[in-house]
Amino acid sequence: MIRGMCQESLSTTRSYRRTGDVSSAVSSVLRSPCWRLSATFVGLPPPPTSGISRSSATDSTTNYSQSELRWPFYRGFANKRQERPTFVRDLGPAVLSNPLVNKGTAFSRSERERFHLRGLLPARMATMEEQTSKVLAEFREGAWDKAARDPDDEMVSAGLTPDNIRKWEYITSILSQNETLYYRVLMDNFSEMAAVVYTPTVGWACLNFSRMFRVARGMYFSSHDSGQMVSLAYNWPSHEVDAIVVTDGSRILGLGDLGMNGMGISIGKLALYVAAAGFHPSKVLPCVIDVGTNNEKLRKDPNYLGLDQPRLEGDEYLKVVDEFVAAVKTRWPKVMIQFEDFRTEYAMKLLERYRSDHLCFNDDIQGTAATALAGVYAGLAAIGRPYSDIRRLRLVVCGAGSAGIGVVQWLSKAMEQHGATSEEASRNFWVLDEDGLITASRSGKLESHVRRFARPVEANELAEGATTEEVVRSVRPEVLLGLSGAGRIWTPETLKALARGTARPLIFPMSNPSHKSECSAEDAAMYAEGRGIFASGSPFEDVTFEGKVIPSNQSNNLYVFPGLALGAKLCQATLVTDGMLMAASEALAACNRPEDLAQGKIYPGLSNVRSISASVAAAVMRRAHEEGLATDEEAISVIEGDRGGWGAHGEAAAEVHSKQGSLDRFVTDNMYVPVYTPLAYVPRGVLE
Ligand SMILES: NC(=O)C1=CN([C@@H]2O[C@H](COP(=O)(O)OP(=O)(O)OC[C@H]3O[C@@H](n4cnc5c(N)ncnc54)[C@H](O)[C@@H]3O)[C@@H](O)[C@H]2O)C=CC1
Ligand SMILES: CC(=O)C(=O)O
Ligand SMILES: [Mg+2]
Repeated sequence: MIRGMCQESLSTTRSYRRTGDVSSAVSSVLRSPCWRLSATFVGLPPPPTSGISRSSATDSTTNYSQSELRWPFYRGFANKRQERPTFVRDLGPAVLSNPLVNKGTAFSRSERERFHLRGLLPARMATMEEQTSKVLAEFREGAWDKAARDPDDEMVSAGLTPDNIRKWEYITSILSQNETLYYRVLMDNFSEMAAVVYTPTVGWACLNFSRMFRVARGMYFSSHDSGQMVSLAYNWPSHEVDAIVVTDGSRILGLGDLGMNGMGISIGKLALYVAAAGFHPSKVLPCVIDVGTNNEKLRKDPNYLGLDQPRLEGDEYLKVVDEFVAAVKTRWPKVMIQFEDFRTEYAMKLLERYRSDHLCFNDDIQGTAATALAGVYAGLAAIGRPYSDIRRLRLVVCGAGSAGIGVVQWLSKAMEQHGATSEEASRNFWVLDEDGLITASRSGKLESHVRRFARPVEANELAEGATTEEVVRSVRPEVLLGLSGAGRIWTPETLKALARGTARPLIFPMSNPSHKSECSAEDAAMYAEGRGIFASGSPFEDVTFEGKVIPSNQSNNLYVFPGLALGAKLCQATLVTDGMLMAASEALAACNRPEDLAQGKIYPGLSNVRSISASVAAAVMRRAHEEGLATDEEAISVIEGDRGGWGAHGEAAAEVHSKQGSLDRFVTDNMYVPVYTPLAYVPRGVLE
């Protein structure tokens, strides 16, 4: 009989999952004797069957009434009152957002299970005492404020201002209260606010994520959830999720292994999906896969909310990621997955594992590569050379991780498109890692994707391990790229040598956040005598050199991933292909106006970021259709009927609108706009 009752309750829960009718499902579960039984099983007394006031459907918690205090079980145990379960009707996020019942990270295992909270909170369960001491630290000492001024803090000591941190904290509190308002402000002030919600400040937010944890956002999968990830995915309240950004926290920006704290980057990237590309905020889902961390400092931090274990490796690790992918694809079959900040060892492996079966891409490899290529094309245009000259460029690249090698592979692909053979293209690169120039004589195993770019061992070649300065002096490259995460490794001598070798060098210190950049904008301007074209991963102010303003461009994948994902979603592409990424690069490069290029501006200004994402999205859709990968009927008919073409970026909105083709209009019409929609029907003539 008991089994029958439990099954009835289970089938009601399943029906909720199908219909989304929470209230009837929950009240049915609560009516079920099974609920009371389960309360007993976990050592809690059963709620009384009478004397409970359930006042209204909107009242999600109900304390027991006075009459119930006379219930024999509790006679004489009034001080034990708190041990009885509070009656909660809600499930999932509704429980977390109800301040009367929310316990945040202190929900127990059985509570997480029963109230569908698994996956909605970090793995580690805090005690109330731990939460209390965190609150008191903030109350008494202003712990965050102190952290924002702490000279031992890696980013603060490198110049991140307390003001940026204050802004991050404030705007994040708006996000928890009113998403429409948050996105309105962010979208309308994107170029000012991107440095706060995204790099560099988001790096600080990740470093301090556990310490600052207040309101749960997104989904937390951990290796302790193995075997149950599909059911966890069903704890997310929305039946429609268009895009997921997921990290395993193993290489957050250039800050290394931040474990579960990496969730901050998934949240930051998806804020850009909404603000920069018009994804609906209810249809994006930030995720973290917590498989432990090798960051001992974090593991020793009592505030850290991730798993206290070393990272899983090898097959054990891959099994967890496989299960995550299968779980989210089961729940949302059409979802696009963006892999973010996975360390190089697994980033490439995972991309190869999923890219031909799933709609996904790796932002650090592919998004970054597409962005760098757009910058190189625009850089060529800025110095009056055709794109096809890319095949003749000499490039020195510091960093042979997934980002660096992703960029090198992509630029060499572009060279091949412009007529170079694969071998000729490879010979245009000098790639360095922390041990200096990589040559074929490198002892130890070189991954095959790196080996392709190792310099041959020949009489006229530089020696294995040559320094950046030696390579730059000898090679006289036109382009110097940094994806090392190593900070200011380009010395004044290196930059001077670069400027001696070429008239208008392209200087791209792409590492993030700001203090990991290979050089500053000031150094680039000063030592390259104002002749360089500068583009960094994190934003720098423009620099004035000898009376001339040198623009500080930002070469960051934020220019590509929102539009790429939007295009793929709108046409319901089945995969993300190289063709689609190449279309994204070309569309981004084409967003620049000739007059801006002439001033050395090689990435379009971010104030009109949505038009950039729309251009990228439209190009991606066209290419997806050409490749037979678009499946959305409406999008296909729009693509086929399109007469093409955005106006150049930066034109007045009305002018751009009049030049829009039907595809561009389709893209913009499908973007979410953060405005208040009426929530109540008010007949005409009635006061609102
Ligand atoms: N601007 C953008 O859009 C993006 C920037 N990045 C940045 O790229 C950086 C690297 O990312 P991953 O490749 O994933 O990291 P990774 O840690 O796998 O690779 C770093 C590489 O740099 C090398 N390296 C370290 N010190 C060096 C030195 N002094 N000289 C030359 N090479 C050195 C390492 O040996 C390694 O090959 C990070 O700072 C990240 O923030 C990553 C993705 C996008
Ligand atoms: C921008 C970015 O994705 C990174 O630095 O990892
Ligand atoms: Mg990244």
